[in-house]
Amino acid sequence: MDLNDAVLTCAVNIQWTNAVGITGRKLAYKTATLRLVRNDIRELFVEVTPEKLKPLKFKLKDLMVHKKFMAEGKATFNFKAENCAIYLSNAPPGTLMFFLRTIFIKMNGDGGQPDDASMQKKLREHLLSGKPSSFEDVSPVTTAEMILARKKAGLVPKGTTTTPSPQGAKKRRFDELKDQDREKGTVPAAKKLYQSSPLAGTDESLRLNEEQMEVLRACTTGKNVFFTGSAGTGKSFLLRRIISALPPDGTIATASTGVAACLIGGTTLHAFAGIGGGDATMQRCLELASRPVSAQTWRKCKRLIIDEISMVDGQFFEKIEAVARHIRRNDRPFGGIQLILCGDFLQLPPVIRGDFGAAPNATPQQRFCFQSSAWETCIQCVYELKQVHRQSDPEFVKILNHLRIGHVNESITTRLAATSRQKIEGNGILATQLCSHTNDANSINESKLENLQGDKVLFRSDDSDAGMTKQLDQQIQAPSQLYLKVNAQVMLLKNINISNGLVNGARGVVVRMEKDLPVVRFKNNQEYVCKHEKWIIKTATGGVITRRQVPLKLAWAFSIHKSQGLTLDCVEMSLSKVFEAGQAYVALSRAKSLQSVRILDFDAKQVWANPQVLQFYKGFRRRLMDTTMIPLGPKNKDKRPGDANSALAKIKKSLMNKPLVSIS
Ligand SMILES: Nc1ncnc2c1ncn2[C@@H]1O[C@H](COP(=O)(O)OP(=O)(O)OP(=O)(O)O)[C@@H](O)[C@H]1O
Ligand SMILES: [Mg+2]
Repeated sequence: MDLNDAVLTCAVNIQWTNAVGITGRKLAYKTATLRLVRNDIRELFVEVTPEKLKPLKFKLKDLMVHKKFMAEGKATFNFKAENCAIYLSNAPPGTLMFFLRTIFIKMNGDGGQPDDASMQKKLREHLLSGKPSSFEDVSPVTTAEMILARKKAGLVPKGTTTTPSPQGAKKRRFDELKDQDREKGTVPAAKKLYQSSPLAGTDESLRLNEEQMEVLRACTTGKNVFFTGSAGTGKSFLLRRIISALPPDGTIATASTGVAACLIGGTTLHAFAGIGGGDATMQRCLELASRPVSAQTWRKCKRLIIDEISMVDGQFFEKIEAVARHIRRNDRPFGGIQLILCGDFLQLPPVIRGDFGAAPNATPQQRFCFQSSAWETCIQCVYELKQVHRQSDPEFVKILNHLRIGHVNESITTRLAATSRQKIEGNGILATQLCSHTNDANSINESKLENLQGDKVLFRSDDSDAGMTKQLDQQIQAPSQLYLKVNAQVMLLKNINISNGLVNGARGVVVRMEKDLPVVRFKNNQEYVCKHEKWIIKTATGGVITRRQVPLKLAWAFSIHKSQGLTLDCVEMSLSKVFEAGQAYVALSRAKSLQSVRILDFDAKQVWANPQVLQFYKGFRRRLMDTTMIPLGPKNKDKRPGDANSALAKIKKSLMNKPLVSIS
């Protein structure tokens, strides 16, 4: 983990039983901190410190750990010798996983528990010294400890060199390995601790960089945070880490679109808010949100996370802020809920709806969240991530940074126009066409599938709640009914094996069916039999619904709106019909490199940034300089770059020259 792996804060219940299993003493703490410590003779202990109380210590011996519900922030430690059990709940899932992993490594890796003989010797020396017993935190996990622990769990091929302590190795044992999985003879628990994350799509082998860490720290200290950054700077990746570092009770992860919500394992903001589309009058919205289920959700919420904030309508944001204060009977901004918002306002804006129920003759206006008065009262800290991770080619990153602010010069035009001739297909995999309109994308996929020879095979999803299929279809990319044929162009929807390139977004082609499952060959020539995978989404009320389906989606074409947030392997686009500021930038920034993209008809006119957003980002930087908030209003009308607007040109220039910096 990126914070201290040997410390965990959560709810703790401790229970002792007598020899015949009758429950005796019980202790319950809403919040306690667990640390992993060693005594003078290097024995390992878990120290439990309840708030404002003295610590209790439990020796890590004859320990059994149940961690089946680790992803929900729960685990149990059974100390057999002491007839004692510690029940952990409401633990940040990521932190819990790393805490358990640290215990496992420390007990199995180099420098673990001493064996009997050496312990007796150390104990004797300690007693003779006459010093009082002292405890210290365990040292951070070392690579050697990790390799040894992995080896003992059978995860490292024999022959890998380490420098294990021979005595320690004899006795060290982690009974956690005996948990249910092992008893069933399936995957050993230790393997799970290493191989899978409780967090969908997260690759915990990747470490947060310093700028991401800073945001994580602010979020875990309860601040109201907005962080932004260009496409591919790891905003959603960081958000998943933030979610895993927060207690699950009261943490609601949402996004403005279903696809984006799925990427962070959350729900849509609209589903959570309980005020429909938010088009009704304020009074009606308050009534809608006061219905029992909705009101309870609002009352339970302590931390609200919103990804792709650029697509949240400003009026909607203002309404939910008022709803939160009203339902929670709390006058603080958002009724005292901690806000963690992330997105890039230079990507897609809120979708304009023609129907504004409250005011029949009103012209629909595109209002960003940052233009609402609620924004200014709520946001305490703003950050900008600057390191781009999706693309590694500096030339492409530079071009994208220019496009982001609607700046296109001759050399950019020449370079992008040149991609129209390049061959990006390979291995039978065709480029995915990014369309500006969803209907175009759907009809391309349908007709291409029809035109293929052979029979269609239907893969039906297995949903935990059949009544929720429609909602699952909106939120999860894997459809309830997936028709495939051999030679169908597909995209992988899960991270299967990151080192083999079988990652979310990888493009492939169905080469055959094997035992009723599609076999896909990917661009890197890897073949994979697509087994059913599971998606979990949270409902607005905190419940869980799941879908099992093969992790594929037809990929001849996608709409640009549906592609926001994704990383794509091999894309072709015609931008002649783009209709939104930032739309061309979103399309292009899905690609990992200039070599994997083809723009059929590039024209500088297709690229523009919303002047109001540019103004906002300028104020964002000025705020850093003045350390005061600059009020921003919807003063500028949307203008395309073709307009000779010198004020706008100046803003763009200043944004290009001085990248925004994080402030708190
Ligand atoms: N610290 C990191 N180290 C390595 N890779 C990273 C890191 N942070 C993010 N990435 C990778 O960068 C890619 C882009 O990340 P992500 O989708 O989170 O970006 P984003 O800022 O949300 O982009 P968008 O604005 O398009 O939604 C992902 O493949 C992710 O795994
Ligand atoms: Mg994202």
